[in-house]
Amino acid sequence: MWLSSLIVLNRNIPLPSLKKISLTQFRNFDFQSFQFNAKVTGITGLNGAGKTNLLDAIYYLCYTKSYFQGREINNVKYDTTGFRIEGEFENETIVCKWKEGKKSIEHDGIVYEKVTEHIGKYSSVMIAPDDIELINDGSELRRKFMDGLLSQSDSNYLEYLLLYQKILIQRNAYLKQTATPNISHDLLDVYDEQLAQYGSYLIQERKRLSLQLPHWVQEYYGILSNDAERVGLIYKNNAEPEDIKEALHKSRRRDLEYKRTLVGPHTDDWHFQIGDNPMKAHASQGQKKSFLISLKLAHIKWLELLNKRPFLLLDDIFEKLDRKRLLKLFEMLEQFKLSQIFLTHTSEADLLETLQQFYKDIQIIKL
Ligand SMILES: Nc1ncnc2c1ncn2[C@@H]1O[C@H](COP(=O)(O)OP(=O)(O)OP(=O)(O)O)[C@@H](O)[C@H]1O
Repeated sequence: MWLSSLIVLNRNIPLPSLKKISLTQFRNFDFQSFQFNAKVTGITGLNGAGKTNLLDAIYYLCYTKSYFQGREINNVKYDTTGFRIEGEFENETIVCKWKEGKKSIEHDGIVYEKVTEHIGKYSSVMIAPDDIELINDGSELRRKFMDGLLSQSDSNYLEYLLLYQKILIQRNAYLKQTATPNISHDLLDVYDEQLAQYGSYLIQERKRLSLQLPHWVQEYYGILSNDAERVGLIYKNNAEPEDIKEALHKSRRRDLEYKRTLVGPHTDDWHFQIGDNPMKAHASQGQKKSFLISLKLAHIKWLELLNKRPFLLLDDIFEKLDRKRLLKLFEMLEQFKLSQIFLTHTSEADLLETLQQFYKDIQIIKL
């Protein structure tokens, strides 16, 4: 389903709220519960106190995965074998458990058959220092980010993405394990047919996203940086939706040589630019940070058009932005409908001084 059909202009949808979170053996927490009773929650404490971990636990409840850790075992408190995160929302309780390689997600005591059933129910947007990797690292992170946006708006997209990835793994394993003279081209044809079927949808939806997202990013970047410069976000696909099968066919000789699938949406990239140059090499640290914040605000906008009210998770934002941009950011946040805002800072006084300019309903949690 595409966005335009999802823009149901219902401005009165209730804001989901997280009332309480209980963490068991999650990172540095043994067992700890936190009650939330305000629109804005400031989480304060010394370096290493667990502020980011608490934010990440909220993110986990929304997406059943950590924002920071790709490997679940890294979420488990040292010397233990599993963790549990329980979130009490307005009308329901979600429990995420992981133990010795097995993950389960419960909704009001009933385990979801598929974890994907939960995705899309609650949304959150994290803004964290690690986001810089989106610019500086390879294409995979950028693809993941954009795929995340599309998966939140369209359950077909998530389903096709997972199917595409499954077939791709099978095709690559077959290429790797089979000596070229023994390769069955009929079997590769079957894989290619499936990759083309799912892949064409992925490319088509990415293209649509690429028509909308850059405008928002430019708009927010302009406000944050006083229209300092132009930024760009360009989708680079290496095959057109209708041409994937042909592209795979053309690439088959090279695929056999390199023993992996070299074309298809899994190799696409999103180029981030400042002026006409790649952002990675040409933007200053401050410009990169402003761009990333603009990208995250565009994410919130995207969710808003889908009638979703995300939780905004701001990690270390006070340390990373100068005061002028920080105030601009809070000013800009006023235009979005957010469920709750959680932010971390080492200094409670500093946090309150800024927040009180914008919000009345503030809670502080000291770690
Ligand atoms: N799996 C784990 N088991 C136990 N402790 C962990 C685990 N993973 C991380 N930690 C600990 O969690 C702490 C880091 O927590 P976190 O990053 O949330 O701190 P923070 O309060 O955000 O710090 P800062 O102000 O420096 O950003 C570190 O002390 C780290 O050693």
